Amino acid sequence: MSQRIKSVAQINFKGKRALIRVDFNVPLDENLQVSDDTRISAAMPTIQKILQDGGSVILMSHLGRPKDGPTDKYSLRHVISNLEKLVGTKVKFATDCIGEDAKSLAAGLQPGEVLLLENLRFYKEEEKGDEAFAEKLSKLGDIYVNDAFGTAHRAHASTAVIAKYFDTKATGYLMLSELENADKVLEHPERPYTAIMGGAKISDKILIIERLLDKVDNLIIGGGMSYTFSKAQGGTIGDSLCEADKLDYVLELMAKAKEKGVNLILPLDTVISTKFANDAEQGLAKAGQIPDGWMGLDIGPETRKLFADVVKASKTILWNGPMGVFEMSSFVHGTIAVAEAIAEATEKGAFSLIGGGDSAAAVNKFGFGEKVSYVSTGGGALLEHMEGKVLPGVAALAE
Ligand SMILES: Nc1ncnc2c1ncn2[C@@H]1O[C@H](COP(=O)(O)OP(=O)(O)O)[C@@H](O)[C@H]1O
Ligand SMILES: O=C(OP(=O)(O)O)[C@H](O)COP(=O)(O)O
Repeated sequence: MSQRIKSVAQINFKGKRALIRVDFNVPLDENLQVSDDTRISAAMPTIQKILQDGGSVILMSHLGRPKDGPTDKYSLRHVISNLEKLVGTKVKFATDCIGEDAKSLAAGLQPGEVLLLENLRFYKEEEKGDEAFAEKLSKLGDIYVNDAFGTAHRAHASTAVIAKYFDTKATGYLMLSELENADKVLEHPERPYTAIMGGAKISDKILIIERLLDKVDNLIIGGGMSYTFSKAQGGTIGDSLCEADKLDYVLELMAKAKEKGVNLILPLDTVISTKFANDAEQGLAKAGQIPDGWMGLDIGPETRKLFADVVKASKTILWNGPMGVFEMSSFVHGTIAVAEAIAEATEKGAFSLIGGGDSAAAVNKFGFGEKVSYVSTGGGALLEHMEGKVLPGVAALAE
């Protein structure tokens, strides 16, 4: 990372109010309770450092994608109790992020206190990157910290615009650790380097796949996106996911992989079902031989072994996208097999980085969170960083 970007570690926050952009965009259940607080706990090192220095903390975030201004469903008050438990202190809450409530609570904040602002996206100015809105927000704190890695790919008011109104600005510990872990894979990966791509759509991941072809030794393709490869090679895929407009593209990709000496590894077999459901009739088919009326929803046992063997022999592993519809118990086995192989490789000394909302959820759900080297809190942000794009939320911190 650029030398010109400060980290919170280099700043003494004594007597200062730190305005921290965090990514508390966490999933809520039907009772509006936080169902996974990973992103909140990931912000704790930064918050604790500032409080321990004798500073105070003002937290700002978005939650979801509200379109019509303030809506209870998207209120950040739903995260207060989780936040209080994690910080170990009472948290003040401003019912607006730039209104009188926010201003007076921020002005009266004492060292050791924490204030949470209401959802930034209740103002359309946030996503528009509005300067006046950013300037109003900036008045709440003395020092700006960005620890919202998951939102660093958005050029919004609180991520990209606000920084210029501060003399002192810095990355938080989470942002730093995300960038450092991504760089281990990006900069000097130990070989063999294997990337495993899965999930639903190729079109979401074209840029990263292209870039990976210049970097990896092995590129494993599983999940819903693999059926487009089968079809492009003349196979039959029944009702499996397919991006018809990407058939030529995947053939080009296969040719490119060959040209660059990348081992492109595709499924050999697939678990099939008559419906997109857990309890429909199920079977197994060879890749590219899925009968009409059936769809592929997970990789099959031969593929699990093939993928696991490649992963276990790797020294650097990047994984994005589940191998099947892991949300349904009948189709979890491919994703679990890959997670297991990654855990085993990691235990033997490989470096493994897992990114993507669903991939991270799968790794945690199946109990592998502690057995891999790093699970990113970013989905789109990690992918964009790996694609080589400059993240606006990071670039804005340059002095
Ligand atoms: N064979 C398949 N058919 C349909 N959907 C699939 C298949 N394999 C994986 N998926 C779906 O892909 C989704 C995850 O894809 P994606 O959003 O790209 O992952 P991530 O969030 O990790 O980047 C999951 O909801 C999963 O059910
Ligand atoms: O959850 C997020 O991104 P992700 O779904 O890519 O992990 C971030 O909070 C960004 O949210 P956004 O995609 O609504 O801008």
